[in-house]
Amino acid sequence: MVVGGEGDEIERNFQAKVRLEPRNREEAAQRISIAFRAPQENFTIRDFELGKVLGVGSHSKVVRAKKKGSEHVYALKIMDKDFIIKENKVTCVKLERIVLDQLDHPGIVGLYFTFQDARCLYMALESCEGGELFDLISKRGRLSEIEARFYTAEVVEALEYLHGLGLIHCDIRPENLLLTADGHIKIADFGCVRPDKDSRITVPLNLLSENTQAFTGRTAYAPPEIQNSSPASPGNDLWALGCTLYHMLAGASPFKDAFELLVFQRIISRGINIPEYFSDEASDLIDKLLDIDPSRRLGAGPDGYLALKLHPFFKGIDWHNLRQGSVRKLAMEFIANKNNEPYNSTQNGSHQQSSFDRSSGSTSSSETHPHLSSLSSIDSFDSKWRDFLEPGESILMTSKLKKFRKLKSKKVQLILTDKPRLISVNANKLMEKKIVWSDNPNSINVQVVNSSHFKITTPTKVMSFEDAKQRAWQWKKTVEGLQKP
Ligand SMILES: Nc1ncnc2c1ncn2[C@@H]1O[C@H](COP(=O)(O)OP(=O)(O)OP(=O)(O)O)[C@@H](O)[C@H]1O
Repeated sequence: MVVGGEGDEIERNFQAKVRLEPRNREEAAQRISIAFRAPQENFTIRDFELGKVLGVGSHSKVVRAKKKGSEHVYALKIMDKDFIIKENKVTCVKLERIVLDQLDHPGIVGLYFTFQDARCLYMALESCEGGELFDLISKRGRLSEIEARFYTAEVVEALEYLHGLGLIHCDIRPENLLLTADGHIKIADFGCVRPDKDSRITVPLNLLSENTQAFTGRTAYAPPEIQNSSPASPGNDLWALGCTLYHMLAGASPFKDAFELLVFQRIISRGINIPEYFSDEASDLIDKLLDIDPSRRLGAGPDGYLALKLHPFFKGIDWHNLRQGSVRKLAMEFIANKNNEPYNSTQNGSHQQSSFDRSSGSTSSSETHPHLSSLSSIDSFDSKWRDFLEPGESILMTSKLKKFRKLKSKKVQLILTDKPRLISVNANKLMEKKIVWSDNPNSINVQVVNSSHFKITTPTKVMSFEDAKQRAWQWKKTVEGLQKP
């Protein structure tokens, strides 16, 4: 844990920003009614044995963590306070905490408790051991219609619950749909959530007024109405559900183009290609979910979710026993493969613990970039890439990317470390190429073409990458964050 000087300052700064101070009587009255179910504990990170990194978001790292002295395993979402303040994410973090605390549905990731130290906020979430639906689709190319039907039905059921409470998720996409160990889907990442005006969920009024923006999810899943800044509505999630179903069946989102602006133009003009192998039922459901008019999307009309659940695509789905039903065999195989990766070995655990020590005491190079240091210190990324690191070096960010050269592309693993070093590893041959680092943005810089595409320019070459997880801006920010002013 960070103590003294810098740590105290971060803490004070954060407390000032996160205080849920009532601004008037109405807010004060409402505040009294917000008593957290998931308690704020006095734990420290040392109370946990840390396992593998389950995922990395734009402002968090999620790590498998076992509470010492118990058998309880959590997905610990770790957020660097300073980074959250800098990135203006305080409202998102507070909303996610407050909203998740009030939800209770098997299709939604549960929150057990939270705690904090001088540098980080921690949310102990129900651990979804099967990983992202996105990775399952990527690994398999695309899903069968039987699988897509099952997963879509589970998302429909969870959305019905959310919309019934007057909540709009606003970021439904395959990266935020997680698989449990037994292959069921849970919706995660409530950082973009919007309560509608009649919501039964209690949210402090000051948070709502700070959070006036409509849909804020990723462009590829954004509904056309966001161009009119329409307030969030259940139709937003139903549009994203249509895109997600398409993604499962085709292996890619329906609206793809080289530039964000062009993606959005496609969305507005509804420029979708439905592959021939989609069944009539799937094509029809996608068509009805991707209606330009949000109120006409299936599920948003007067018959609500009944109309959606009765669509012929869902023929054979037993809505009452969905979560008791058997899980697709291939998904189970995928999960079994994932679980073969070492994610809780003693070596891993002790290594990470000492990494935390390092981030709090010594002067590793990431210490000069405090917003990155505490997150980077958890470096149990896929052990395969550790072979490319020098002793004591930690991975700050890594993605599986397509690297373009002329008209060809190849798969590479791009790794950014806290040295800092940028390494591109040929994913098939496992051969590395170093990209010469410079603290001078004129010598090395990242240009974002759109959320999926970015270029790294060095004095001798320009390298073009595609990140299917749309982390182009994250790459740019992380590289720039490491370049000394
Ligand atoms: N409960 C969980 N169990 C397993 N993995 C999880 C869990 N929650 C999150 N993850 C993994 O961590 C990743 C990041 O989490 P999350 O999306 O909540 O972070 P974030 O910082 O809010 O990101 P962003 O808004 O950029 O998506 C997820 O995409 C997923 O891979």
